[in-house]
Amino acid sequence: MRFTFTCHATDGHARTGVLSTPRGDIRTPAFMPVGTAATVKAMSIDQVKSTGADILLGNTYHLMLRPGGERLARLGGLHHFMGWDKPILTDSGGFQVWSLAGLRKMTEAGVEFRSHIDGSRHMLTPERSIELQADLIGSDIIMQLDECTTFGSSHEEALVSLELSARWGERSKVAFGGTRATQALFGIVQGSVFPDLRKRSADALKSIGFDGYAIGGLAVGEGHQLMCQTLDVTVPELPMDRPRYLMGVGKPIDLVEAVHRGVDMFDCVLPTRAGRHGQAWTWDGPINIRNARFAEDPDPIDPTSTCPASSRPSKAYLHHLFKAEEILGQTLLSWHNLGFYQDLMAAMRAAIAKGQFQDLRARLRQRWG
Ligand SMILES: Nc1nc2cc3nc(NCCc4ccc(C(=O)O)cc4)[nH]c3cc2c(=O)[nH]1
Repeated sequence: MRFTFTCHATDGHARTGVLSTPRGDIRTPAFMPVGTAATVKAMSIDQVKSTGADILLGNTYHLMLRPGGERLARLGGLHHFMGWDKPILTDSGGFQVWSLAGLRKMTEAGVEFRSHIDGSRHMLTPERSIELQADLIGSDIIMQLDECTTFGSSHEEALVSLELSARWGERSKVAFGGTRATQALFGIVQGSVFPDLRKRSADALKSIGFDGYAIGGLAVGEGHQLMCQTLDVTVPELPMDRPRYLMGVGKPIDLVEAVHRGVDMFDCVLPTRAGRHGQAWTWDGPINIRNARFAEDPDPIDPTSTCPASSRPSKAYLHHLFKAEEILGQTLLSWHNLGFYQDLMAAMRAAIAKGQFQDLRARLRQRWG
């Protein structure tokens, strides 16, 4: 059975549904925990599963450098390697090359770079990225290789960049081999913050034809308002019957505003990275557990939560763990935050199904201001 995306309900532009894949169903709107180096940092797979996540994100850039694509294939692929048997989406590597690698050389063919780990030289082309994702890592949802246009680019620079990404999208589709029975290929829309270029990029990708459409080039410093304005002009250009994935987003309020505009899928390192630094998200907004006010707080973060990390340890205990720099603190707050993100997605799915999304959105905007 191939991929099927079914919308069960809409509420304005917001929609809720299911992306069915051979490895399992993904309830949308969906949040994907980031498992960059074959692990969701500080979490066991069972803990990640317990939060309700239906799909994880992996990074081709990190995995190709360590343990290496061919080694990963010899070890049975990423699912077997990390013990996750549900769907995995992998980012194609271009964004991480720009944010992490040294000595990059970009040509029409692809991007040559030196590993941030050991300085070894690597070349990432659309064809190699597809081979890594589809054949060696074995991910279920594969991203085209693209260039993430930097925020602050001129209209002309953004046009040149989106046209490169469109050519790489075409090459990715050819390398992927049209359609595959058990894997999906997503295109990535660029165009920075220019409405005409976002439409141009979407049109180019629609004419190539993808199983889903990601919105790239955001969460790169443009800020919440400009992100929302860009979504306002980009989402309507995307096919209704295909999933829409906003890459790298975001804070809870970002998720609410993007779902309101019709986005179906998200990924962000924020809940796990902030968790490792003592920041816990709650329905009343974020708290930092290292603050002295929690030193003798006997209550858990959320006694009503189904997540053990949220309902069992007192804030005083979590405060202690961070003060003592105990590893368990990082695990418990990462676990809590991922549980909170999944609860937020579940609340949005339920609200859309009941036609009450705007009530939920208004309440959360008021609380999170
Ligand atoms: N292929 C591809 N991948 C992308 C990944 C992205 N990730 C982002 N933003 C991440 C923002 C981000 C970065 C760090 C932290 C933290 O440390 O907490 C949080 C959010 N924007 C992104 C844009 C693209 C893109 O166009 N193309």
